[in-house]
Amino acid sequence: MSETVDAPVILSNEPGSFAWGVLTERHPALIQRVRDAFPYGPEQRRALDALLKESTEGAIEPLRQDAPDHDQWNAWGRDYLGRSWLDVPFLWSESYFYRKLLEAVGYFEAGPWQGIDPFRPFKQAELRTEEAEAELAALDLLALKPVDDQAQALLHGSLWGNRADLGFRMVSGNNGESSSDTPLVADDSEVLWSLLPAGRPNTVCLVADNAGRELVPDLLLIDHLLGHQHAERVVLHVKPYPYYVSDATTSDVIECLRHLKQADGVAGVVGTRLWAAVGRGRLTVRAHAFSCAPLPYAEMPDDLRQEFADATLTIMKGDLNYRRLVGDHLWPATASFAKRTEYFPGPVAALRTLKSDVIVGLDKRTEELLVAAHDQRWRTSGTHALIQVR
Ligand SMILES: O=P(O)(O)OC[C@H]1O[C@](O)(CO)[C@@H](O)[C@@H]1O
Repeated sequence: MSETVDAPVILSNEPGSFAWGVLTERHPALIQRVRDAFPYGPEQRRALDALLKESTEGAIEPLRQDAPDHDQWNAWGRDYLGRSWLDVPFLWSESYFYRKLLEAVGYFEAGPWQGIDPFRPFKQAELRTEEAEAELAALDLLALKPVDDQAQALLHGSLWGNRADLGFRMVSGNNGESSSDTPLVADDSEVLWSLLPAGRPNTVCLVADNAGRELVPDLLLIDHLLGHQHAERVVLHVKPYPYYVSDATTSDVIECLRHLKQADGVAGVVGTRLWAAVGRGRLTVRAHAFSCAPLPYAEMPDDLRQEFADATLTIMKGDLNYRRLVGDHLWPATASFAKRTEYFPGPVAALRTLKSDVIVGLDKRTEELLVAAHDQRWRTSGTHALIQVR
């Protein structure tokens, strides 16, 4: 098969597949968890039960007629509404599930539950674990190391922070602990640093993924980029509304900044510095609607394309961004990352732990070793990670 010709789109209708497990096991478990985390009234509880039934046994139904994005989702779902959730592209169904979950809990509806993030309790708990505290305390020692070592440690902190993903951990039994001693399956970190020479007026777009234990190390990396003149300006892209369980929103950024600012030692200094950087416009938070679209980045709107084109480097964090960056298809693992991302309007880096079937850019030998050692589990277990740059 030629690498770019017709690699199958990932669906969820193959029992035992990763995507099938997400729809049939993770989503029901998530509905239950959200139901237990809030004192929802009968209306929300009924809606959550209905979503459970619809997404496991029924056909895909449109959003409520009065939903602000009803028409938008109807257009995106033109070919999918009325079909089984399992038979439509996995990227679309997973994204729509999160949108429908917000509908069930009244997130967009005028009323008492409007704007209440159903994932907030889980995100908050993340920030206050012993491991999270230890990670912050470790900054005091890191500050004594040579600057290059700091840079590489912070890059890896941000990369492995992606493992701390609540949706992923809920069913996989993965405890989110770092596997940072596992070699990366692809490591273009040298290229990444070469694209950000110090002292130039570089703009970095960092497209965030999860809040809490991923966003904190992302912010630490941003502070390093700003402080050591690798970037004059950083634009932090977050989701405009709660998504994929723990994805970061503007509220989560504020919460993490506050958390850092209140910490002892170097972490507190970094928090104060970042807070000031926001005030001076060196760090900007952006919540573009496309960030929650069920579409690959190849279909991004013109304004976003222009932003990425203007950036010196765009850093895409996490598994979902990776799927959207290279396309949610079963590519051969050796398909070219450069080719898959050639549409992207500027230099782009992916920092991702492997949590779904999509992967490109490996050399043959690496793939063979991974398959020999782990069968196909390396693709989805979150134990492996990559840094790829084009
Ligand atoms: O938080 P991340 O790294 O984007 O991971 C999201 C991944 O988790 C899953 O939602 C599974 O829980 C995948 O389908 C998805 O790609």
